[in-house]
Amino acid sequence: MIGLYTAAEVRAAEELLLAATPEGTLMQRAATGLATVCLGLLGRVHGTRVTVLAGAGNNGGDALFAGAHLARRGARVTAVLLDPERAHAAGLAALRTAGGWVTGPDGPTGLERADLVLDGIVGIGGRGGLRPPAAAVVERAATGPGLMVAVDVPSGVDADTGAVPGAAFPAQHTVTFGALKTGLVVGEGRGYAGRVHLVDIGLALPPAGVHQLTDADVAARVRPPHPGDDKYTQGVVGVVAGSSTYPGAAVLCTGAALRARPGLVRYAGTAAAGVRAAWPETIVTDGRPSDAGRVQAWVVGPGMGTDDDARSVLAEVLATDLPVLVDADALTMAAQQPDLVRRREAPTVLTPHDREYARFGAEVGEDRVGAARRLAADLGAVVLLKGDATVVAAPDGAAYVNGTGTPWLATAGTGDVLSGLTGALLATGLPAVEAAAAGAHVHGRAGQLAAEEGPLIASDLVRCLPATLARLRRAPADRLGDSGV
Ligand SMILES: NC(=O)C1=CN([C@@H]2O[C@H](COP(=O)(O)OP(=O)(O)OC[C@H]3O[C@@H](n4cnc5c(N)ncnc54)[C@H](OP(=O)(O)O)[C@@H]3O)[C@@H](O)[C@H]2O)[C@@H](O)CC1
Ligand SMILES: [K+]
Repeated sequence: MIGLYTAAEVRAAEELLLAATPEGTLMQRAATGLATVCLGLLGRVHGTRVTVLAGAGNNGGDALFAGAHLARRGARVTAVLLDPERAHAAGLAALRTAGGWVTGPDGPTGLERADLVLDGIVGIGGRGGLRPPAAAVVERAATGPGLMVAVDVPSGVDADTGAVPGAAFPAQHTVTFGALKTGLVVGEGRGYAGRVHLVDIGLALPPAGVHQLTDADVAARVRPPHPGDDKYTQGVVGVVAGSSTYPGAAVLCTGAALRARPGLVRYAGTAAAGVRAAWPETIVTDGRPSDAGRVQAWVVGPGMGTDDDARSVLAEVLATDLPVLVDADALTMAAQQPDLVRRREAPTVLTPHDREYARFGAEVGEDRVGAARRLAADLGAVVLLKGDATVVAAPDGAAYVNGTGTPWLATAGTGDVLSGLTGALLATGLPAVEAAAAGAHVHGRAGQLAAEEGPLIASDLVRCLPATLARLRRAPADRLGDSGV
């Protein structure tokens, strides 16, 4: 698992290390790592044009020292000082000694011809949207030809939440130091960070409160059948979804459960005929969930409607002592009767998108991890908050940010696939928060695989699930999420 950290956690770890190392050591490690990544990205350094945007803090210091490294290797480096009086003195001296030029935001920045732009305006010390002079120079950099590389954090992105309250540096690569900051992989920040490179500066970090699963983590949680398994021991999932008029959600949800966990899937609901026709492997009843037979977890909600019958079916499922995944229409109904969820003792997983989340009484806002944690704590349930980077949080605050999302998943029916898939993992006995995080990861990888063939529809995801799981099991242990690290 990859740990994700806040600025305060990184600062606390830095302080310990700063006290134990000669002055400037950490910045030298950071700057050397940064320059090494830049050398790799540039390929050829001699004669390349580099513009360093340097703010007044240590982030600017990192960038200036890295600029000095590149200048010593023959790059033509221009440092643009946003606050010349307060620029990092040692970094500036190093750059000058290495032959770099220095100017202000209104001087000859070289941005219009740069091969590489290093963003050292602000790092974890940034607060709020970028101030006007910084915002203006970032805008010029973004319209220029240079490769956009952010130092530690893209300036203007909140390192903790990924919020982007104003202008921000749209990086193609972010070279981050010591630990991955949560804001690089969640919310809007994810889109500004580009590919993230982690440079080790020797920090000793405490256990993280937020994690990202790797392919290997997920493969270890989605076990293949053991030789002694039968159809019941692999986990039996029950699906309550769809309606006679709209069987599609039921067909997708059931199909995903079958493809994720081909032990046994039961279906209860009015789309029984459609499900039977699409998936003859399913044991189907058009009666109540209690008529379906024994299951180890329920998925309830996609396309089931919100009428009185649906309400009573939802109440029946939530009254069981089994894990339940609540999605779509069932979320709408649960938001009106949240005590049905609160008083459960067995695990519950809620899978809202932002509008469904708001039905529980508050908007998601810019801090998506915080929002998922709040609702999870309030309801005593695992919350899987869907998004570009889906967030999963447990009532105790444990949280995951998914790293495999793809914009191709923004199409009808993909949520039904996620709930069937995740419900199947829940039925295998995985802790609910892990089933949800693993479900989101597999869903994203299935989206990527399906999108290799062109624009995807939700049924493609179902079709791709077996190959996705097989690929996950073959993935090298260090293949990480697509936040790029
Ligand atoms: N600690 C260590 O040993 C190591 C730290 N390292 C590096 O240090 C970085 C943290 O450095 P830091 O603490 O100096 O803060 P930093 O991110 O440079 O920002 C402060 C400056 O930004 C300004 N500013 C703030 N908001 C702004 C805005 N919206 N728009 C515009 N400007 C804004 C603020 O201005 P002020 O408020 O003071 O006027 C001040 O000038 C960290 O990210 C990593 O890169 C590495 O070298 C490893 C070792
Ligand atoms: K930066």
